[in-house]
Amino acid sequence: MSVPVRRLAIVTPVKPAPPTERSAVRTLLRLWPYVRPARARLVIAALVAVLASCVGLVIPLVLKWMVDGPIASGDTGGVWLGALWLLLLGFAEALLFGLRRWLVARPLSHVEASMRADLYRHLQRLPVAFHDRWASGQLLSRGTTDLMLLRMFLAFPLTFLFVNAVTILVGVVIMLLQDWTLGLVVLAPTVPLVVLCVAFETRYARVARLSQDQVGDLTTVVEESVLGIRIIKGFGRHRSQARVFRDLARNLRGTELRKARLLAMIWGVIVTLPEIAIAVALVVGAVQVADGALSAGTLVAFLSTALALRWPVESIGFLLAMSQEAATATARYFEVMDEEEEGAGADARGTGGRTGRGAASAGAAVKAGGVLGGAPGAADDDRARDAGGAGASAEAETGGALVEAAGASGGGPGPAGAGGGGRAGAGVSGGAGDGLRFEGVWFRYPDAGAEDPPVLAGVDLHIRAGESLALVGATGSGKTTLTALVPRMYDVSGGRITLDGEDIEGMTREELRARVAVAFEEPTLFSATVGENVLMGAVDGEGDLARALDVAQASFVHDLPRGVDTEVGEQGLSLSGGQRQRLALARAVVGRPAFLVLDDPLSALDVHTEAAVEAALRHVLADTTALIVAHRPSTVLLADRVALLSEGRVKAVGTHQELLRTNAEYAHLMAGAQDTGDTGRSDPAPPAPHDALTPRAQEDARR
Ligand SMILES: Nc1ncnc2c1ncn2[C@@H]1O[C@H](COP(=O)(O)OP(=O)(O)OP(=O)(O)O)[C@@H](O)[C@H]1O
Repeated sequence: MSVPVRRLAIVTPVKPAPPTERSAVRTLLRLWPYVRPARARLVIAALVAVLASCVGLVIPLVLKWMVDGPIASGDTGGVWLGALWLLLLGFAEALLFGLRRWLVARPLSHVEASMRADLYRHLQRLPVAFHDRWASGQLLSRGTTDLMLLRMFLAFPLTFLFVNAVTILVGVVIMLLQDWTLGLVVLAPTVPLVVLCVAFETRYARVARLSQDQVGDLTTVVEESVLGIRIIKGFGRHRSQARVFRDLARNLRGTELRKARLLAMIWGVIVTLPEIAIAVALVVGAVQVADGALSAGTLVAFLSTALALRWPVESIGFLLAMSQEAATATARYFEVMDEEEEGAGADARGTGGRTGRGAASAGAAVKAGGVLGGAPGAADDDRARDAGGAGASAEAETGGALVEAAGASGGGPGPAGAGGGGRAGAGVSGGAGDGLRFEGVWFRYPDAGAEDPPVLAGVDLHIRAGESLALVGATGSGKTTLTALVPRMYDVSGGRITLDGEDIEGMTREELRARVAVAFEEPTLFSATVGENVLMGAVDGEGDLARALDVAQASFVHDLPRGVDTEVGEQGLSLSGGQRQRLALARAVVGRPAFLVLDDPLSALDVHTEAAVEAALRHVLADTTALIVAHRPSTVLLADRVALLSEGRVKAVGTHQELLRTNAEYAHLMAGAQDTGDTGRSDPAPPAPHDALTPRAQEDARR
C-alpha cells in the first residue's frame, strides 16, 4: 500500500524545453510585477551608472586639452591642473559606480526573496498530480539557481545593457565630432557585430535552456541519492548510482563547454573587430597628424574615447549571455507558476485528476444531471455549496442505498453511460449524518495514457455515519487511489464523493481538511518535534496530544530524550517505521475528525502493538466515519463492514465473515493474508510472551 507519490525513477528524463515562442525580451517582461516595487531605485541606479560612464568619457577630453594646451606650451601649472581634474573625474566615476551598487543591492535581494516565497507558496498549493509529474530537482533548481540568475540579471545586465548602450552612443557622437572620418572607421564593424550577436543569442538560448534543465536533473539525482541512502547502501548500489550521477554530470559539463565555446566565439569577435577598427583609425589618424590635418591632442582624445568604449562594447557578449540565461530562468520559473493551483472549492474542478475525462463520461453525466446540474461552473464556493446541498436533498427523496443496489451485487455501472444512467436513477444521498458516499466514482491518473483503463470505473460505496468500513483488494486494485480522492489529493474524473450529503468539490479545502484526516502506510514526518508533527493534524494546531499518542499507542515518545519536544530529524528517519506509523496515526486522530481515512496504517507494527492500537482505535472509530484500507484480517476486524475492490469497482460489501463465506475472491485474498502469518482472529490475540518476539517487537511491546 502506498501513498500515490511520484513514480520512482533513478533518472528523471529532462523535461523537454517548450518551443521558444516568446522572445527573450517578452519573457523577461514577465518579471515586471516583481521588479515594479524596486523600479524607482533601479531607474536611479541606471541614471547614476550612465552619469558614471559619461564622467569616464570626459577624461579623454581633459587629455586632449592637456596635450594641445599645457603640454604643447610647456605650462607645468596647467599640467598639474589637468592631472587634478583627471584624479577628480576618476574618483567621481568610482564613487558613482559604488552608489549604483548600493542602490540596487537591497531591493534586488527583496525581488529574489519574494519570487522565491511565491514559488514556495505556489508549490504548496499545486495539486498532487503536478508533483507526480515534476521531478523535485527541477523544482529545487528553479527555486535556487534560476532565481539567483535572475537577481544577477537585474543587478547587472539589465542596467549595463542600457548604460553601455548610452555610453557607446555618447562616445560615438564625441568621436564623430572630433573627426568624422576616423569615427566612421571605428563604426565600420557595427553591422557584422549586430548580425553575429543575434545569431549568438538564438544559439545560446537553446544551450542555456538545456544546461539549466540538466542542473535540475542532476539535483534530482543528488536528492534521491541522499534520501535513498539506506537503499543505496543496503543494495550496494553506490557504483550504479555514481554512474548515473557521472553521466548526468558529464552531459552537464558538455553543455557548459558548449556555452563556453559560444561565449568564447562571440567574445573573440566582439573584441577583435573593434580592436582592428581602432588600429586602422590609429594608422589613419597618425597619417593625418603627420600631414597636419589633425592635432595630436584630437588624435589622443579620439583614441582615448575609443579605448574607453572598449569595455562597454566587449561586455555586450556576456551581458547578452547573462540576459539569455535570465530569460531561460524566467521561462522556467513561470512554467511552474503558470500551473493551475488547487482551487478552493467547486470551481476547482479540473485541477488534479481531470485529464481522464473521456472515460469519465458516465460519472460526468451523473454530475451534470443530478448534483451540480443546477449550478454548472459555480463561480464561488457558496454557490457551489448551495448547489451541492440542493443536489443532496433532491437525491435523498429518491430513497434506496447505493452500495446495496449497485456495489454489493457486483453489477456496478458500466463504463460509458450505463453507470451514469443507473446512478442517476438510483442515486441516493442523505443529508447531515449521511456518512461518506462514493457515487459512480471514476478515476484515471492525469498522466495515464488514453488507452489505459481507468483505475476506478464506477465505484459506488456508502459508509454510514459512525461506521468504519475496511477496503480490501488485490495489490494495484486502486485502494490507495480511492482513499486519496476523499481529501481531494486528486479530483475524481467522474461521479462524486459526498460527506454527509455534501459534495466534497463544493467545499473549501480548509473545510474539507478540517473534516477529513488521513494516515498513510508510508508516514511522512517533518523536521520538527514529535509534538509539532502530531499536532499538524489539528486544524488550528491545537489538540489533545496526550490522547492522540495514547490512541496510537505511541507512549514510546515519553522515552525519547526530550519527550514530545524531541526533534525527529529529516523525515523522521531517526525513528523506526512502526514508531513513525504510530505518530502518523496520532496525527490523523488528534483533530478528532468526523471522517478518518487510513491507508493500511498498522502495517509496520508487530502483532501485539497492532492489537493494542486496534483496541484504542476502536474507541475512536465508535464515533468516526472511517475508511480503512486493510490487507490483514486483523485490520479488517477493526471495521464494521468490509468492501471488496476489484477491477475498479466495489464487487462486494458485507461483514468479514459474510464475505469469507460468500465471496471466493475475498476468501482467497484473506487466505493469502493468513498464509503470510495473520490469524484472522476476531479479537486481538493475547500478547505472546516477550521472549517469543523479535528484539524490536519486544521493545515495542514493553513500551
Ligand atoms: N501517481 C500515479 N500516477 C499514475 N498511476 C498511478 C499512480 N499511483 C498509482 N497508480 C496506478 O494506479 C493503480 C492503483 O494503484 P493503488 O496504489 O491505488 O493500488 P493499491 O490497491 O493501493 O495497491 P497496493 O495494495 O499495492 O498499495 C496501479 O496500477 C498504479 O500503477
